[in-house]
Amino acid sequence: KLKKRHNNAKAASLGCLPPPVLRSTNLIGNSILRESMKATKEDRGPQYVAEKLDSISPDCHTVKVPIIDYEIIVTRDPENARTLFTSPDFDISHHRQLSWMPLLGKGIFTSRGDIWKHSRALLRPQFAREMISDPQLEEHHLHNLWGQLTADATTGWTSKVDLAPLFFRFTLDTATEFIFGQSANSLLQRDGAKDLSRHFNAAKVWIDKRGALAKFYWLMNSKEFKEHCAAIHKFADGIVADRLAHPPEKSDPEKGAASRFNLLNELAKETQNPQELRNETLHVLIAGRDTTGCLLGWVVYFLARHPAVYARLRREILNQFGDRPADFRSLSQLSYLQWVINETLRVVTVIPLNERIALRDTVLPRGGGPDGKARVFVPEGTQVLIPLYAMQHRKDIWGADVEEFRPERWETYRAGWEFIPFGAGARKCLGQQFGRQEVSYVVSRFCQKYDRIENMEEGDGRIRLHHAIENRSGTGVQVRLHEARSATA
Ligand code: HEM
Repeated sequence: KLKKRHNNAKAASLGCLPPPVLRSTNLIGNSILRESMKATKEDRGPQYVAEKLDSISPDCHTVKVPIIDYEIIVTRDPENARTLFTSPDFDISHHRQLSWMPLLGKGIFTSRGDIWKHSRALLRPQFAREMISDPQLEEHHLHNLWGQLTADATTGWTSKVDLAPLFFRFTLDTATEFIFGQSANSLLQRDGAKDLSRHFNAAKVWIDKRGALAKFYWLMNSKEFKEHCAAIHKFADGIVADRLAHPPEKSDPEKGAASRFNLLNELAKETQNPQELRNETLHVLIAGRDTTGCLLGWVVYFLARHPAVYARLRREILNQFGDRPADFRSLSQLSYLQWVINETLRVVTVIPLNERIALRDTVLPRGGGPDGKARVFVPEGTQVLIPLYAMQHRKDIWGADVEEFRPERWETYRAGWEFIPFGAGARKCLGQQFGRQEVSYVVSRFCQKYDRIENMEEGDGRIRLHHAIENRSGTGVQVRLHEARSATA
């Protein structure tokens, strides 16, 4: 009670007004938490948050949500997002740290303050290098993927295929090669590699549930979760130990991978601590693999549903590159391809929810009072959720056609803080360029190889946003592909 009085007085002295409150309807005060978990289970978690805010008013963008004995703030206001990602008063919450810790240990994703700075300084230079731009790496694994898609010799059509799991295997293979210098080669279906994928998927389900329960994260612990984490650690520890025992200059030059850039080699020049090497490499693997695989899947998901978009994209790619593999720089300058990627990121939000916590008593610039224009007081320790999906589906910002997939909107749209799919500020995604390059390259190669992608999904056609930290398609990416024989060798 004393704390409440103190907060009210401080809020008033700072010119703050309270935002609307979204209250649970049951006695314990957890009905909203339960509803949101149910919506997540039904693959409509991000939409639920947008609908809940709309239920107060379409003009309401910031709310306070009491849950049992604590309160969070939820905001889809770009001005608040700017403050959350740039003010030193906010950083990632301990909920995120504690949820991830058993799998990842201390590293860039789970740390704050000086430990985070150290990790960021270690990793950041690696992502600035030209060396990460290696189409050879993509091409090799792309051929493994295509090896699974045989087309009928007379009709040119492949059979119906779900590309989603193939794309996740593809990005596991490219990411492990980029990070460790040796690929999991899961597309070649070695048993061990298949296991790694399985352990990752299962461990993330546990982490996600721990994150959703916030301060009650510890309820989600089990022998099974620990076993998945142990299997992943074993994989990374084996490679790290091998690398420390055989530094690159002493390794066999005949082994091609040893001479190519890989993150572990570079990090091992800075630190020989096996624990640190395991943690940082696993952090990058987790941050980069599923996000990119998921984005790739969604891009093809929309291309299959929008033949005119695919036809235009294909025309532009063939005009510029013919059937030659494109270079990354040219792809990043191909406007229509980048619009398609932006529009995909906008409509489905690969990372649908970000968060921060107030490190001290502070304020958000908007959301308070009857018109939502006043500042909002945020007491120290309050978690603030930023539902990117809800922000990217605001009609007042994006227009009446906000629900439509329309890459052409990017011709004139200049996005600001309402479009931050890779985060922003000091903790902005390190792999944005890498992820976009990988997706651009694979999509361009698909355009060269296939002249049609047909949507083969049955059912009601509803977009199902399946939450696995990132937002993957709950119905997969079910298509068939038609080979363009004349355009490709
Ligand atoms: C489509 C692909 C991707 C999306 C949508 C994405 C999204 C994000 C977002 C939203 C954040 C910020 C989290 C926060 O604000 O707390 C982030 C951070 C990060 N991302 Fe990505 N990412 C993608 C691909 C990648 C790739 C390919 C890599 C590495 C190879 C990567 C490495 C990282 C790292 C290391 C961080 C942590 C930065 C820090 O906390 O300082 N990401 N990413």
